[in-house]
Amino acid sequence: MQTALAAQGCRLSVLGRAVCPVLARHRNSCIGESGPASNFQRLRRRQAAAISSSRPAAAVRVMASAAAGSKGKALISVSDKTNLDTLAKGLADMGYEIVSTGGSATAIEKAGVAVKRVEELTGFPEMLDGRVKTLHPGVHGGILARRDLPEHMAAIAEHSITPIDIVIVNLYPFRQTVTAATQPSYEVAVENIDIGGPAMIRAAAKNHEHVTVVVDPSDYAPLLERLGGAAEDAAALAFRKRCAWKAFQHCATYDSTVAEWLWGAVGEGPAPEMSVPMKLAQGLRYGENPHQSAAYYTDSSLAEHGMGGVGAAVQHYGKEMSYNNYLDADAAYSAACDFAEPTCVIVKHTNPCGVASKDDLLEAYRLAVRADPISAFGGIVAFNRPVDADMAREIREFRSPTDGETRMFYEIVIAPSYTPEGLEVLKGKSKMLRILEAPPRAPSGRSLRQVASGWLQQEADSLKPDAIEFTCASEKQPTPQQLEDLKFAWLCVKHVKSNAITVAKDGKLLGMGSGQPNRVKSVQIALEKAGEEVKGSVLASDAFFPFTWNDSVEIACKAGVAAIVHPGGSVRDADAVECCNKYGVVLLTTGVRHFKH
Ligand SMILES: NC(=O)c1ncn([C@@H]2O[C@H](COP(=O)(O)O)[C@@H](O)[C@H]2O)c1NC=O
Repeated sequence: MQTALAAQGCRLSVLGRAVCPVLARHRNSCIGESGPASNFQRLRRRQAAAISSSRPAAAVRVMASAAAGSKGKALISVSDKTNLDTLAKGLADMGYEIVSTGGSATAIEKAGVAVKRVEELTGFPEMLDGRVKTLHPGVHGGILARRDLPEHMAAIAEHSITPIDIVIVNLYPFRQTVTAATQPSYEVAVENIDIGGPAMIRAAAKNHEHVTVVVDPSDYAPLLERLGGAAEDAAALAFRKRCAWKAFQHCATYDSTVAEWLWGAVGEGPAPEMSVPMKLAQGLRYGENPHQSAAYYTDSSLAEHGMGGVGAAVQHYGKEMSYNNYLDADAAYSAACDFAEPTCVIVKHTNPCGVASKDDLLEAYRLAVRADPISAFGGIVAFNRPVDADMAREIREFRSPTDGETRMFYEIVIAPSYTPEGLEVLKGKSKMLRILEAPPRAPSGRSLRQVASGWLQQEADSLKPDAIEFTCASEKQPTPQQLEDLKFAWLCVKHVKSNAITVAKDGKLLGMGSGQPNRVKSVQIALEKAGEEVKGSVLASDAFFPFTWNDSVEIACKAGVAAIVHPGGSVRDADAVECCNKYGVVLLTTGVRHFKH
């Protein structure tokens, strides 16, 4: 190595490192002959002098003079330059010396604040296209040295390294890069993996006893306030500890994003290990019941992958969302977004009790409420089209079809948008009504559910009737209208808890049976809800019928159902066909099951 370098005209420096004239020229051209370049050269001379001296005291003097007159040193290296000017001014006004990397230093200079380039600490230019800027003992020694250990302080002093008291870093925007509409190449994504930033964040977080680390521009104001407050006390240490916690979490989220992207690029099947980046959106008053504490977290990977839905909703009005509100609103909006036609879905306890699809959204709403007004009272109303003033007035004034007098009460209305007038009218309904605006929920995506000691992961059930083959198993063929109704009932049943049965007609849910541990009970409940309207209706079952005679299929046929759809696949499928033929009922199979547990 030495010989090869010598052949290129290199010599060994006093620090024992090879100094190449080519590199030296490069440094000068990068940094310039004056200003930072001469500082850089002076520093190297001081470092050399300190190291060649056998007396540590000399080095201590060098270190002290580097920090003379300053309250301490702050290192700033940020990709997101939001409020950087305010931060830098604030720190400088308090007497902190600021050291910074390329783009951050330029921005700070532009704000009229004195700043040193990090090269002055490292004695090296930024290199390898920015892959190496701060990865150097001049930086990491300054961050990691324990101020309470004289041997640590002597060790850094010996190498002319000065302590760094504040580290302000935020990382290359990896997630934004890989989720951008214009997909970056693999190489561009890799270059956006930050290495030096996390190294500094982790170092500063580890040494929180002495160093403050800030990774989020929203923490600049609290930082300046803290620094302007009392000198070292318990509150100051608590602040640094909290910053350290946030810093480690920031790195963990960052790394999980990189790992997930990399698995997506090279892995097959379920990732052998994964972490979910969750961000606290709000603490909730309580969970499913008042004695259970609860909180709501957003999953940044889902939100930024454009999953939309409740997690990405804006609340325009009403009381704070509760735990159950989130669950029910998600069920209602996920169902509504599954329909192509203008649709209203009303949900109670995560099950749709009213669904209607019509060209006119107003009519869809009226029909959805009428499907089961008793259950709709206190429910969640979801639309897959914008809510205008007429719709808002209808929601506000609608009387319960049960007694014709009581105004309907709802917990939540959720829609993709509202006209300004629609929103104002709806706000007049009740202070209790939560009004949510949410981007449509994407039909696919990852779903995670917790079980004791583990998590279940699956792909969301994104199959819609258009992608399913409906095969007629009976002698009687469906009319075009019946086929439409069967597809509608099929889409409804997908959103009902198993064992799920839906009865529908003319784009309107007439009855549903949900969550029963046996299918025949769900059939009976759905038929009972449909009442007289069952004659000529259609029935959908989320899974095959295990029994027919005196059971699900025959009961439905006898009640007057005109057409039935189920996945098929039972050993007794032939019974269902025979029964439908006997009663002159249409029977379709799909080969697709829609269990929902
Ligand atoms: N390579 C390094 O030594 C290094 N040190 C700091 N960074 C990152 O560089 C960014 C700031 O760069 P600039 O100040 O040039 O805009 C920050 O996001 C910081 O996390 C680095 N970049 C990547 O690893």
